[in-house]
Amino acid sequence: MRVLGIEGTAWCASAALHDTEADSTVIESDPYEPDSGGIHPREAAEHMSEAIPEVVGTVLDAAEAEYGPDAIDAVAFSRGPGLGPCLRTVGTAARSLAGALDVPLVGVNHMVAHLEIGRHESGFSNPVCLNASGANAHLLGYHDGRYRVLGETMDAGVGNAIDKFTRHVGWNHPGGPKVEAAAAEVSGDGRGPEAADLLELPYVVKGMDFSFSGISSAANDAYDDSEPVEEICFSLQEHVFGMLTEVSERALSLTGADELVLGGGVGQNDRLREMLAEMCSARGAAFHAPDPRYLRDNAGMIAVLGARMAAAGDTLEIRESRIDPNFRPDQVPVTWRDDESSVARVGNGDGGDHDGRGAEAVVEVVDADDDGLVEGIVDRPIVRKRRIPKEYRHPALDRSLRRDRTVAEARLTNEARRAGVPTPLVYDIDVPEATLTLQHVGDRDLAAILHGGGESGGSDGSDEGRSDRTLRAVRSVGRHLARLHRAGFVHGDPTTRNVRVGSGRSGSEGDRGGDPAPDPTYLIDFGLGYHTGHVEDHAMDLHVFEGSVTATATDSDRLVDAFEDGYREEGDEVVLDRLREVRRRGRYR
Ligand SMILES: C[C@@H](O)[C@H](NC(=O)OP(=O)(O)OC[C@H]1O[C@@H](n2cnc3c(N)ncnc32)[C@H](O)[C@@H]1O)C(=O)O
Ligand SMILES: [Fe+2]
Repeated sequence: MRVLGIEGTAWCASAALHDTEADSTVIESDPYEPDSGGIHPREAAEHMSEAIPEVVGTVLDAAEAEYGPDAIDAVAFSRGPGLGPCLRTVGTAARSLAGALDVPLVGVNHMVAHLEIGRHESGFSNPVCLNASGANAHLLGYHDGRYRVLGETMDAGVGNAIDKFTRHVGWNHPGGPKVEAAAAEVSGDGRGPEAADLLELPYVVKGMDFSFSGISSAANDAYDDSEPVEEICFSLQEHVFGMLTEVSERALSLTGADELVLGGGVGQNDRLREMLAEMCSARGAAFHAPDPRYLRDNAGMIAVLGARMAAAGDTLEIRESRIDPNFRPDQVPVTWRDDESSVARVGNGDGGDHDGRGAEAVVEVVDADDDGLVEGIVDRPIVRKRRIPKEYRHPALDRSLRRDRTVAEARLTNEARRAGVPTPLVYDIDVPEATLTLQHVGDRDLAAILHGGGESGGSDGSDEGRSDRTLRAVRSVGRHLARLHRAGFVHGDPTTRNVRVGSGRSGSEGDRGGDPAPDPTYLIDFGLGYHTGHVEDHAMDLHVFEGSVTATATDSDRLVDAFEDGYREEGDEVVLDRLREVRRRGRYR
């Protein structure tokens, strides 16, 4: 099959021909380059109306010269997300071409195309995908017929966050390559990125979500304070890409996936690719970054996904082919994959058992008798948790993150217990080694139960009994978070991996906080927690938990309802209202 693809969501007018038999793709692009500053929507739209017919004409003429009048079997176009006026030009061109050639029309989601091109090139079956593009930044994984958003920016896209700084400095679009070149002047002197000085900038991750608004403003302020621009660029990259790499690792850990693909224009940055490659190799995961011509906006990725969709019969009638400037990747029914598969792996080793390697720490279960420290005081296994250095991160940033999180975890774990939330006891803290010695609680984590593995204990083995117990466990997590919030702090990373579940058998260890539920649930890993009274921060805690459930569990609606019911029992309804607002917020700006 030969598919003509058309792209033009914001700055790049592009057409491509993808031939599935030869697996070859020809791309013709004409970028819009503003004389100064960022993308001006009106100028971008004018560029599209001139450049789209030209690039399409070039590709079509070449195709017909080679294959004759029946060269094209389908026309695929970027339906969104993007700038409305640009998308309309693309949509009109695609509709009229499909009509004139009398071939099917395929409407492609630009963000799904950014990730599918990496999957296509790498041959990975079920990767986590990091989309690092101009107007977006998110982690996606396939589950139950859709690409689920595992984590995403809470405000600006990653490219836009960088471009906001370059506009302030007076550099024109695209800013990313200019920041990369300036940063290389600091790090590219043979000492490597690790050796250069780092300016302290905001580093904001919440579970697998993250925020860039603070860092763009802080970089602008540093420039106004006459800090050298090369140093700001270097520090901006270290922080922003460090955040993206950290959340990617957390997504691999949560799902148990061992493949990562990169997508989007910012993926052309060598430092980002280096960090992701290093992180993946340290955890034994495979990493693929597509060729740069497929990372930046291009019609090749639209044609490649368009061909898969066309082959699956996923085509559009003209009357239903509207563009959608806010088209989210998780709205797309995925028709071109076998939907049995999932990014969430069952029985992935560190799920059912506490022993193993999480996203940021190595956790070891030790027999208390073998440990000089607590011998004679506790007779149950204890947990030794060490936040290991991350080679991909700048050493100064790495040290402060490991230290701060270790201290926060010890403190908030105790505060949570005082607020009536079951947590492990903290036996010891070694700050220089970023190591905690903790009580061992529960026999598996909630993720393992939701993924379908590791359910054991209890007398009722029927499916109904199992799901009731799971719903009760999820509901109790809602109550726990409400108690934390009433006590004035957030967990910061309440994913299903950070909830331990006990067997409910008599004699099971731990403080049940007065909760008579048969399966006690414990919150662990408070390293990303902090004190806050803001409704928005409380709502984000709920959003993180729900994200980890919907991305990996089947029948997630019932679980989410149970969780919110639990929160309602002890928490503030205002937080639940804000949660709905957080969910609704569009990311394209
Ligand atoms: C909706 C669609 O219009 C949008 N596309 C988009 O923003 O273009 P894309 O090609 O995926 O990414 C462009 C961004 O990629 C950045 N960029 C390009 N080369 C870079 C580099 N070497 N380092 C860092 N950023 C880079 C640019 O500064 C710009 O912000 C999107 O995918 O979000
Ligand atoms: Fe893009």
